[in-house]
Amino acid sequence: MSSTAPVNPVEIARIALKRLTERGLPPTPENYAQFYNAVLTIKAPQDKSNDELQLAWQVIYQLDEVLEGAGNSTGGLLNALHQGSDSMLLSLGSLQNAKRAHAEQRATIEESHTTLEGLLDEVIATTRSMHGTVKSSHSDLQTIRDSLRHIEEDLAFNRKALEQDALTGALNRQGMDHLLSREVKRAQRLGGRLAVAMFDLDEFKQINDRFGHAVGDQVLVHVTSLAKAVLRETDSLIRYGGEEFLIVLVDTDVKGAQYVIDRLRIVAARTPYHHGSQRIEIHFSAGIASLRGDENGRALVLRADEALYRAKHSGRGRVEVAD
Ligand SMILES: Nc1nc2c(ncn2[C@@H]2O[C@H](COP(=O)(O)OP(=O)(O)OP(=O)(O)O)[C@@H](O)[C@H]2O)c(=O)[nH]1
Repeated sequence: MSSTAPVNPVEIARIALKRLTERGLPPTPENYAQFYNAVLTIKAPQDKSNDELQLAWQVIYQLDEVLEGAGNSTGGLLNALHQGSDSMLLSLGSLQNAKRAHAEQRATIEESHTTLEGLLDEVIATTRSMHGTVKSSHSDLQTIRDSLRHIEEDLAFNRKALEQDALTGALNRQGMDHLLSREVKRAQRLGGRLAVAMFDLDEFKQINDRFGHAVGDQVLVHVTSLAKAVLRETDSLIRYGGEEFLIVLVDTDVKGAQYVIDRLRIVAARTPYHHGSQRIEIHFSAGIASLRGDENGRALVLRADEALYRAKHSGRGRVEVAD
């Protein structure tokens, strides 16, 4: 894996834009994201995790600051409203006394008038002060809401990066756990189908030995784009291990998973990786399993892994279905 690749986000963005321009593609958010990730994923994993840890800490510090601001602002608002309502209550009490004094003719018209005028001034002043506090708190809260929205975007970006394999951009094991727990729950709750297909490149070691590790890496990236090309948008690709991948197929049974694997085999046979003038053929073995009513994601993956093991040991280039 290349460790000389850029790690600075600005540098990555610059290269991604340059590549888009070179290919004559419009810089739409989708195109940009795809190229940004492509550049990002040629980083060495150790660089990536350090960078991402730093990013994650930055977001946590931002969140801390915004929460402190929100605490101060809402505290101030509550205080002001509390004081305002106490003062309003006092004015109301005085108003009632004045009304009673007037009704019982204990106060002259002039006295009642003066008292009422004073009380009105107090109520106006309190209302004005409360209005000022609410207005300034409103703008504080708006700023806080904007900051929270940015943090939310940063968190989504961070989580995506943390769940992605550095080399291929496919999901990593952490991403797999998250995805499977969600999809298994959904399938079991709605009575839907869920299938997984695990595939492992055959004789991959020979590719590394013959062409070098860097070319082996590029073959893995190539396989990832082939797999993504045959998947539906709702399906997911996970880099499970070195040259081992897992496909998670929602709303799909064993037959559907078999179809996907067959298509991948056809596409891979038609699209070998080219290293200079040399063709590197891609072959793989696969194991398929579909979700049982009572099992969790890990058990499902384990059954696919066992089926893959059987496919490997019964001659490679085959697909086996879990019992
Ligand atoms: N280039 C590269 N090679 C890797 C990576 N991860 C694992 N490998 C290599 O993948 C090879 C796997 O070798 P084996 O487990 O013997 O598998 P294989 O050669 O594909 O043989 P079978 O699976 O039995 O068909 C090893 O040479 C690992 O070094 C990676 O990220 N990049």
